[in-house]
Amino acid sequence: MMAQYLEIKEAHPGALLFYRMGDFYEMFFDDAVAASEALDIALTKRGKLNDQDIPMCGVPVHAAEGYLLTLIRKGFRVGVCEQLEDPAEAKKRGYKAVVKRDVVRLVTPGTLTEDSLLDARRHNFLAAFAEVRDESALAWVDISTGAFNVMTCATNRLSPELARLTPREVLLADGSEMEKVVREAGAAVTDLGRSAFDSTLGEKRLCSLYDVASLDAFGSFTRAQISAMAAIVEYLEITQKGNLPLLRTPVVEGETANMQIDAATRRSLELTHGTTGGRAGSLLATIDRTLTAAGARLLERRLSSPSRHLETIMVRQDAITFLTEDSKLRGTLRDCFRSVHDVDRALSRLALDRGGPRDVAAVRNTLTQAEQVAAYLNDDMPALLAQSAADLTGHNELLDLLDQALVAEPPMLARDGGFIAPGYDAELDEARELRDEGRGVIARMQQQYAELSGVNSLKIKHNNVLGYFIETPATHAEKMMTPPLNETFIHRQTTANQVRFTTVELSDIETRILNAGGRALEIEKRLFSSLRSQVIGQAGRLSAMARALAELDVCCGLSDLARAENWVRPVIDSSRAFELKGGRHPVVEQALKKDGETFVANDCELTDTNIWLLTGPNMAGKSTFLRQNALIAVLAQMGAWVPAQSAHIGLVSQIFSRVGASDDLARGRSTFMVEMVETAAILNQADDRALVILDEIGRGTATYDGLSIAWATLEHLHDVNRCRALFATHYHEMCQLADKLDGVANATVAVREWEGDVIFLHEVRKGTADRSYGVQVARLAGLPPAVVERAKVVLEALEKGDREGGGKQKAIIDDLPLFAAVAAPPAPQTKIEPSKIDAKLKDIFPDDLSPREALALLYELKELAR
Ligand SMILES: Nc1ncnc2c1ncn2[C@@H]1O[C@H](COP(=O)(O)OP(=O)(O)OP(=O)(O)O)[C@@H](O)[C@H]1O
Repeated sequence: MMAQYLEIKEAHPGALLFYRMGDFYEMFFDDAVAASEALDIALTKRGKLNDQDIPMCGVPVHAAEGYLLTLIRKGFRVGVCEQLEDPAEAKKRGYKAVVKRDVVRLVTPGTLTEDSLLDARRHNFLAAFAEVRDESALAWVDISTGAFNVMTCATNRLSPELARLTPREVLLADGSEMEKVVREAGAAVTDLGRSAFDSTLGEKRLCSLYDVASLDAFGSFTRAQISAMAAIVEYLEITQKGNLPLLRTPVVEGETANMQIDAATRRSLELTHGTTGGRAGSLLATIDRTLTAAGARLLERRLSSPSRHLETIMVRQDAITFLTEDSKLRGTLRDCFRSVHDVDRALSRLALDRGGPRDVAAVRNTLTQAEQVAAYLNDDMPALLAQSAADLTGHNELLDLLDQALVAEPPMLARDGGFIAPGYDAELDEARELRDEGRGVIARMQQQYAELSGVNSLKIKHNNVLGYFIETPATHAEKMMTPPLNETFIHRQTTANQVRFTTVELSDIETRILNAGGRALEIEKRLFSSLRSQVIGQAGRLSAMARALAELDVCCGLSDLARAENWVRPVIDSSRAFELKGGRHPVVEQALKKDGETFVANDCELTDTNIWLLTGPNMAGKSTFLRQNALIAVLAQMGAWVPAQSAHIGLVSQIFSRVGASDDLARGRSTFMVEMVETAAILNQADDRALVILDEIGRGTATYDGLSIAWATLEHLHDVNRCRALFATHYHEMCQLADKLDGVANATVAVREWEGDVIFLHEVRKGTADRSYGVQVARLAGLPPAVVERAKVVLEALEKGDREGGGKQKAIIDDLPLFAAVAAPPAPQTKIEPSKIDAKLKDIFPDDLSPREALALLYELKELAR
């Protein structure tokens, strides 16, 4: 057995081997050491090789999926080695013959198909990057749904495309220099021999896969694109051991089809992943009202790849508008979606021969829903809805067949039987009748035997060793084994408390029942295989149906959201407009709403001036404002409505965001270095249709260095990139640039001061901020009072030094009293001087509120706050 193990292991380098032994998958040698640590299971030993103990660990087959998932998540790949024959078969070849085994499948991060190992609402992409001479391409596939895409992708575009697609695994040709880029994108790297990427061989491989003479039928592909697609097919053949999944015909995605968003921007905007890496807190989580898994996946794709095609965007908008206006239709359709199954994944499992009757039932149930949905749609509706209706219908024949063939709730596995409906197959009905009749006969026999023996507690039971047997308590043993009863009852076994018998008659019946049951199961399995082929035969059209349902689900979800959250349809055109009235940050707004607070809406106008230079206190809402405008552009171009009173956006080609500081020590980059690398990327890449948001550039270094860098960056954006941009800064000196540069306007986020505290109004207005109120915010954050007081003194001195200039700053700072002298915190103010109150209240409240009313309001607010 060890010889067999070692041979199989050698044939699958780089994979842990799950070696099937009865009810366990065992691992040996280094695999056992690595797996026991990764899975936190006991490491034992089994036998010796060359006088050395063989380390071993194992997992039970019934729980293997969970362990597999842990191993895949930890970066392992696993070869699943099964027993290919019954041990009894092997024994026939001789006492020492080893059961035949081989790897039936290599499980890798990009090739999962099991529901339990996949997130239903996210795609699981396997990608391949190919370079042929001076061109390169990226292909990607989700084998759990069959979606297959390819695009030309320059090496410097690989990182942003991987950030968009987030594949779990990327195939590279041996020696490729892209390994680092792939690892940084968080995907597993798999090196394949260069022959897997050979485009000539690849073309043949693809033609034979799709059974066509030339790939021209699907579009025109470059050599690099063919090479990347072929590598994927080759890898699937290796990992699935020839059992290829259903792959839809490849779709070429244009390089300029989507808004370009790089990895850093995606992270900072938290489009599909929140700061913690999951969905929580992301824009996706906020807008996702889809009811089907396929709808959720489509929504994620849409949000990750906002379109740059006006027509595509408008078609989606039209459908959403229509559904927004017809809430009854929307509600009806959404009710149907609740019963829609994940047909794509069911089809894929069926094609890989990992599916069961429940997958066929998923197709049937979804077809039924699709018919219903189609009945509510018609040709007078917007194109996207009318087109969906066409894809949902025309499956009557298959639906009738499945309706007749399957019971309502079939079991997961064909081998469990009982899924074919009565009346569908005469032969099966007959076998079942015989089997069931046998069971009735057994019940009657039990009664007769009890009467015959006078043992009321006599039972006829069944187990795998004895088959059917008669059982009585041991106290009746003697009676049963003496005449006349021993003429009928033949003794089989005595246990501690029971005696077991059989009879000639019982053996006969048993054979009959077993034969009939076995035959019924065989017939069911045969029928399942025929149903499976018929379903797979229509996979293309079924995928189109699933796609149409997902599309409708996304449209209904976005309409529902638009209605509930008071969003509007943005006007999108090819102008350079960027005009938002009453824009809101969808994620922050929702979070505030949960706490019963209201989000303050703000306008943004970059049509006449290209750049807004935003100054304002800390915590005022600058970052929120910056982000909300970028998010609105993303939502608008994915075809959704947007959180604003009105929006007019000229197509945005790229979005860049440099918001918030993070270091990347693992890559040897300090916070400031990361900031500069990202700023460099923006200045080098942003075109005049880009939307750039930059938050506090330069804050990671000395004040004057930072100010100079921020200054020059803004000038570059204005003169060279000529893009639309929002630029937030605490360098108030930069506000002068608005006078010098035509395309720059100053804006600020308003706050009010109240007794030394700041009140955040979150209102963005034209103009400049006079100060940053950093010290007040620090106080709010709970800095020790001594530090706050000291900071105030230092700030005053610095400002005085600035004002008086001429090298006086140093002298002023030298004059500062020592920390200890000012550090004692002042006694807390218990009383406000009455004369000051009027003036302050006037400052905060509108003129038509009397001081008395205002004061009452304040007290009320204080109570509320308490
Ligand atoms: N328009 C708004 N309406 C209501 N609350 C808001 C609004 N904008 C921001 N806030 C709240 O204010 C908090 C601070 O906002 P934000 O981080 O955008 O401030 P900032 O000006 O960028 O601060 P800093 O300069 O310190 O980074 C947010 O967490 C949010 O809860």
